Amino acid sequence: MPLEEHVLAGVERIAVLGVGLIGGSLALALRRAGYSGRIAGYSRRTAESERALALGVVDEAAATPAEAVAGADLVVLGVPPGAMPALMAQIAPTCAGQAVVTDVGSVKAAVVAAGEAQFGGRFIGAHPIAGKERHGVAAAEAGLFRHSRCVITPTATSDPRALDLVRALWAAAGCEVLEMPPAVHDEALAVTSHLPHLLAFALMEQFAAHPRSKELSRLTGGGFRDFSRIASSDPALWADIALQNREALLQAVQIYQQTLERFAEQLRQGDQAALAAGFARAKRARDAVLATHSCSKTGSKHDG
Ligand SMILES: NC(=O)C1=CN([C@@H]2O[C@H](COP(=O)(O)OP(=O)(O)OC[C@H]3O[C@@H](n4cnc5c(N)ncnc54)[C@H](O)[C@@H]3O)[C@@H](O)[C@H]2O)C=CC1
Ligand SMILES: O=C(O)C(=O)Cc1ccc(O)cc1
Repeated sequence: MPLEEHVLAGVERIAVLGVGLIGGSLALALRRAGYSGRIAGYSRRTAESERALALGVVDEAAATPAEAVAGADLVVLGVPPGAMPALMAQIAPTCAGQAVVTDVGSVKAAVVAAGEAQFGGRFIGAHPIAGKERHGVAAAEAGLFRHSRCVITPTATSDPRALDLVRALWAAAGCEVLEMPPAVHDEALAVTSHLPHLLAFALMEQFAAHPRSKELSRLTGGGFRDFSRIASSDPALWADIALQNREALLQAVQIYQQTLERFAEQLRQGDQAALAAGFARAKRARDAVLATHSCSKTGSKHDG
């Protein structure tokens, strides 16, 4: 559908607060989709805001969050999940009464609760399941969300107009839009995203502590590279994500520990048949994931 006939056509000004990898990529994706309104950006550091302006990611670099949201029809929060509540409180007095507010955070329950407390049904949580291990506006790409999914997490409080707008926003960015309650999202993403990141960090912690880690670096292949890529992600952001989804992540870690212990016991016993059977179940599960959707997109495209 051409963007002028689209529900986004009524949106004259979008404010992106936190113009980093995801906020910046969304701004670029909207431009590429034909959005012709104004995009105002705010980033915590002035140099970052100016960079977003210089790169053409935003039309104006606001000096404060309040300046960015003044007159905005749609406000997108692109900061780490733990930073959202304070930012919401900061913009609430200047955010127009009809403005729709949304976010891109990797964890939803706490953010949605804070958003609804501040903006009522005008707040709709969203999470594009697409990204990469780099951060900052310089890494932003217009095509980052294409052929990806975005989960939006409406609740009984959600305003249908706000929901339509946020659906349209992510469809325009190139995503298939899925809907589920915030807690269901968090439980799922603990397994599909937060646990894998934790494991990659754990692997590299172990590697770094190895007495011959320098020498080992020369002995790594593609498997090591694939497994460890996401340990290059922003440590502060991931500590925040892990803590924001603490309960669900702890549950996933516990189950993983049981699986590891099972494999360890089979190793101790020298039980080749049991090990091969477990590995075969794992391989079938991964083959099935690859067959149902393009989960390898980030890994192959952005590796390196
Ligand atoms: N990195 C990824 O691949 C993905 C990240 N996300 C979510 O997107 C959000 C942003 O992540 P990225 O774009 O990767 O990070 P980024 O570091 O590229 O951008 C974050 C932005 O937030 C600002 N910021 C950081 N801490 C802040 C604070 N305490 N107060 C105010 N502003 C602050 C930064 O200045 C920057 O403008 C996070 O909520 C993350 O969970 C969602 C999908 C994928
Ligand atoms: O780099 C990768 O492969 C990712 O997994 C990116 C990513 C990071 C955080 C999210 O909430 C969603 C996607």
